[in-house]
Amino acid sequence: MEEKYSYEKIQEMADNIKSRTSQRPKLGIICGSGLGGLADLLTNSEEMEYTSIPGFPVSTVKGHGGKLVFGKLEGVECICMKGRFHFYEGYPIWKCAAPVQVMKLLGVKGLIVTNAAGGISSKLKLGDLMLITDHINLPGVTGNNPLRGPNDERFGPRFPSTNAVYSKSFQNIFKKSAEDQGLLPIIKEGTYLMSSGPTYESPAELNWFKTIGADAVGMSTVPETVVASWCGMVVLGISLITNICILDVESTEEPTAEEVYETAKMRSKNLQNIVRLTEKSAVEQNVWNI
Ligand SMILES: O=P(O)(O)O[C@@H]1C[C@H](O)[C@@H](CO)O1
Ligand SMILES: Nc1nc2[nH]cnc2c(=O)[nH]1
Repeated sequence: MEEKYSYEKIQEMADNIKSRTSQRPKLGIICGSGLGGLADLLTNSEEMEYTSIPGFPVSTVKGHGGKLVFGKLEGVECICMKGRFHFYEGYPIWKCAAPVQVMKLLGVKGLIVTNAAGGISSKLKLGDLMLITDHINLPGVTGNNPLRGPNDERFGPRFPSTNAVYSKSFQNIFKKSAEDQGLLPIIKEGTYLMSSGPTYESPAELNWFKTIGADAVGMSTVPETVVASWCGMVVLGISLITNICILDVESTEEPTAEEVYETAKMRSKNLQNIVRLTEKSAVEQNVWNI
């Protein structure tokens, strides 16, 4: 079994990055499938390929680039992950979230995590943006938690709570920003369930997820959020509903990756505009105490 990165290993990656850019990001953005356009929000941008950072994992999925983008958004220095790491690619779950620890050592205080997800709840429509208010860490509760293994208190406590990992103030700002853009009708709220993937879920699995309170299902986000919260970051989680889950076993329809990317493409600009406004207000309201 691959050994978890030590504090020193994470520090090495952060030091490598710091030696190559003068930017000192305060906000992190993780781009979900097909949502790499969020990186275009950054001005004065500088890019760093994952492969150029010793020890950093490398993305293998379509719709995910493989670089860090540094730049300014509404006057604040940001780091954007264009391409994330999924458990189904074969990484240990802690490794999927290790870049968040690197962000922490770079000085990041707030994190916007996005993903493409399937809508389970009937209140969700194709193309909706669901603010994640809570999550079900299915791999975590069944033994695969990103914090399993030695704990380094310099990052966070051994037994962190996960009661309020998604910031209410950040969510309210996002809602207000969407309203200002006339996009409030597509903003929903709900619980995101992480399933391992890479298979999309069977109807029986989806019906089970529904009974345990999941509104949307995806294959990411939870490891990064758990680690960000453990590290003391303020988190905003957003799921773009790229497909409506099929709960009826008699149905002849099925989810496809193409549908996921098409919907992501359709909403990408809307999400960018809301994130820009959100960032502006978050800075004005000092949501992350910077
Ligand atoms: O990185 P996210 O969670 O947006 O990607 C989701 C999960 C799979 O990579 C892909 C499935 O369509 O979208
Ligand atoms: N697990 C899962 N991930 C997704 N990502 C986008 N859509 C889906 C989905 O329906 N299920």
